[in-house]
Amino acid sequence: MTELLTAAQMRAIEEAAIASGEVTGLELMERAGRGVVEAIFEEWPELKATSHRAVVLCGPGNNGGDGFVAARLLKEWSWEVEVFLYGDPENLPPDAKVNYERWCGMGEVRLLDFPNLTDADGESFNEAMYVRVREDQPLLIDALFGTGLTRSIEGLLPILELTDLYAAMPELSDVRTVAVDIPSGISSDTGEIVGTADPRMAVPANLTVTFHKQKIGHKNDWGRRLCGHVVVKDIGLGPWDRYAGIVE
Ligand SMILES: NC(=O)C1=CN([C@@H]2O[C@H](COP(=O)(O)OP(=O)(O)OC[C@H]3O[C@@H](n4cnc5c(N)ncnc54)[C@H](O)[C@@H]3O)[C@@H](O)[C@H]2O)[C@H](O)CC1
Ligand SMILES: [K+]
Repeated sequence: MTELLTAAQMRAIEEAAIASGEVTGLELMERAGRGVVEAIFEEWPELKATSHRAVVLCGPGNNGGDGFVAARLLKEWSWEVEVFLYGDPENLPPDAKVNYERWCGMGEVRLLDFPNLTDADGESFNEAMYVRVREDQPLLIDALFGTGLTRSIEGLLPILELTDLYAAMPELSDVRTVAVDIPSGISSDTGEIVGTADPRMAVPANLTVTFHKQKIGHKNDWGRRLCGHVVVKDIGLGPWDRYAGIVE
């Protein structure tokens, strides 16, 4: 039975791999982002035929870093990709910052300054996002938070209202939402929605692409319901599995 990992176990494996000198965090991030794009084309082969639109929501950490990698790779597939960042680019962790800068070399990043974000023609974020989601049915990639989530994402209300829109507008339900590692708002250690019992405080996904092994959060509580189809992508951490024991 493949065991379910905690965030701490995942971090221990990752840190051991990087400490061995055989792989860098940046290489792991590249493999993760590549795994997200691979899983998208495996889930929806029809998307391989022509280019499409993707909206990538990146958060302030390495989950966001995976999102910048996925954005770059989809752009290389000639997709039209719009990237939003929730957080300060200057505070991104090193690997995410490298991928933020790589993305900035090929596209712009719109800062999600909740809740006052308005887009170019002054529409509020919601309407703009709603219109874009409704018209072009893009792929929405949730790279806001992964195993580093520590408190409720209620500050992201416009996104959550977008989630409400999905609920309220069934025709939006076929908007493909892909969660990087785990749906944002869900604890990877428990599957609970962090900081609240309100299911709107999480971003539901049709497809969740996680790395190395499933986490407890994928199989429990709201995590089980909001992940959609969970795909595990190998990013080469197998040799360090023995480090999953928690160091006391
Ligand atoms: N473990 C691996 O082998 C790999 C993991 N990757 C990806 O990295 C994320 C984990 O990244 P991390 O920077 O630790 O955390 P997050 O990106 O999930 O969170 C970002 C950051 O946000 C802060 N924070 C927490 N809760 C909130 C909140 N409610 N509001 C605002 N800010 C919040 C906190 O400081 C976090 O550090 C993992 O999921 C993978 O996607 C590698 O890229 C691949 C290998
Ligand atoms: K996520």
